[in-house]
Amino acid sequence: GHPVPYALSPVYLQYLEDLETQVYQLLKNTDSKTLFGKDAEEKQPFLLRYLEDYESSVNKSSITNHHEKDFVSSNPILALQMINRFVKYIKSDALKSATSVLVGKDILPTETEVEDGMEALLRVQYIYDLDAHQIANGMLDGTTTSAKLSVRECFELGKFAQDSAYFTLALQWYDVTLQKLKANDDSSSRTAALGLKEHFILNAIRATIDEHNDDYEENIADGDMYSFSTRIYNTNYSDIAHLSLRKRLTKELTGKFLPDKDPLFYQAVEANMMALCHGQNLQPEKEKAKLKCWLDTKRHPYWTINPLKIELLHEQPPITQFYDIFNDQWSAYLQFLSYEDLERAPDIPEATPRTAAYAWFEDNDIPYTPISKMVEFITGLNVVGSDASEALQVAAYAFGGHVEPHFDSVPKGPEDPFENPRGDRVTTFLVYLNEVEKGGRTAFPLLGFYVKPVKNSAVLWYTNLKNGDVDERTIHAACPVIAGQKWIATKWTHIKENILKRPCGLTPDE
Ligand SMILES: O=C(O)CCC(=O)C(=O)O
Ligand SMILES: [Fe+2]
Repeated sequence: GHPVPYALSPVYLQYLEDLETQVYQLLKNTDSKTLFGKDAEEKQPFLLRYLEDYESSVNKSSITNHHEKDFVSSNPILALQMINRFVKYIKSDALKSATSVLVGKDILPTETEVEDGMEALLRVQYIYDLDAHQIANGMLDGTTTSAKLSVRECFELGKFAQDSAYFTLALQWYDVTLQKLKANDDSSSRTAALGLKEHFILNAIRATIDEHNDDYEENIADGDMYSFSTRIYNTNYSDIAHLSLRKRLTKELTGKFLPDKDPLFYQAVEANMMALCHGQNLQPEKEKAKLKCWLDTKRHPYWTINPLKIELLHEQPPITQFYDIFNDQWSAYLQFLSYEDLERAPDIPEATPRTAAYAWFEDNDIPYTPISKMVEFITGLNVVGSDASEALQVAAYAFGGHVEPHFDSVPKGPEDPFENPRGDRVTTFLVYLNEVEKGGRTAFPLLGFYVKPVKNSAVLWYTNLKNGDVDERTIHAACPVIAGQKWIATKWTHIKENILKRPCGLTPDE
């Protein structure tokens, strides 16, 4: 079997990476008469271009201190270039007759995957405030890789950003394009052949500025993260880089309980999320002083030999992380089971925007895993069985994979579309199944802290208040993955079977 195609599914990217290794070997080691018959001469230049592109992207690249063997799919630049090669070369009319022995066409990436990939790279750039010049030279938030973006690739990112109204990013990418053109460091004459002339880029810059200012005038900028803080008056591209971005509110709003209708709520959530994703802690000192770590047997024989290692991450509402509660075999088993099932989240208008691939497992599908029992031990709630909890959700994130800020419970309303016979969610128990190379924290913007994705640890919180309302303080987000992949498994317990049990505390003193 093979994984479901989705650019931001790590198993799909790995699949493509392995497949391309075979394609490359075939194309490199077979003579072109055998590959193309009488069309050999005509197709030869295109073939050579592919081989050259592959070699310059893959063979010369390596992440410093890289641990994972599958490094193309771990590096956003290399992964994006790989997807592009599939669309532009491997699937092309010129090469497909030669590659079709290896490649089933229904699983190959399309323009959608290219766009998802560009979107993901731009998200990483925006959230982590990365400099386009640095990205173009393979720098990923402090880690140097030998991946490089060509002039054309920089231009395409600029164009895509412009088309998506990501003005701040578009201008950065056009600026990189211009500088690369001037430095002429894309040695080949291909740049000229593509018609990438300076005046062409300058026109694109002017158009982007006009579009930005139109949006700005219409106040679209107010709610738009990708706008500058002022109208852009100067059309000289070299000055644009110094414009300040839209003002961000941080810190002052941490810990304040804002009603969700207040526009400040969203601004605070977004600004704090970005700070937390960067690794800042925004908790006031007096809150931090309440935090602690301890060992707990839960007065249960299971934990007596090997007590739970617990860390209180936030006191009120209580949010705790449990270390070493699962093992590598269990994580590997879940990842293995998910391989063919992982699918892009359905695009539902009222759902939180996210870029992850999901698979679901009922207790019966995973009879050997202790997850539901474990959550019962820890919370004292009823978890086993489909009346008490949802199927276990496995989520896999590739580069740029994220979930925007949201609540895990659904606000009650008379015509609640999510009306669920199990009742609303009452706890979230989220297990980290791997070590994320870079990025991928779980941020709680209003509580001012993030959870580190430590392999085999889990984080637990109540999703709503005892009166049944959503606990808005628990708004949280999955920070984009910068490099590598992120795997989690989540068990959501529901309220109906637990109405009487809810009071069981999570506090360290129980
Ligand atoms: O991946 C994470 O860190 C959080 C995911 C999440 O909040 C969710 O899927 O509901
Ligand atoms: Fe969530």
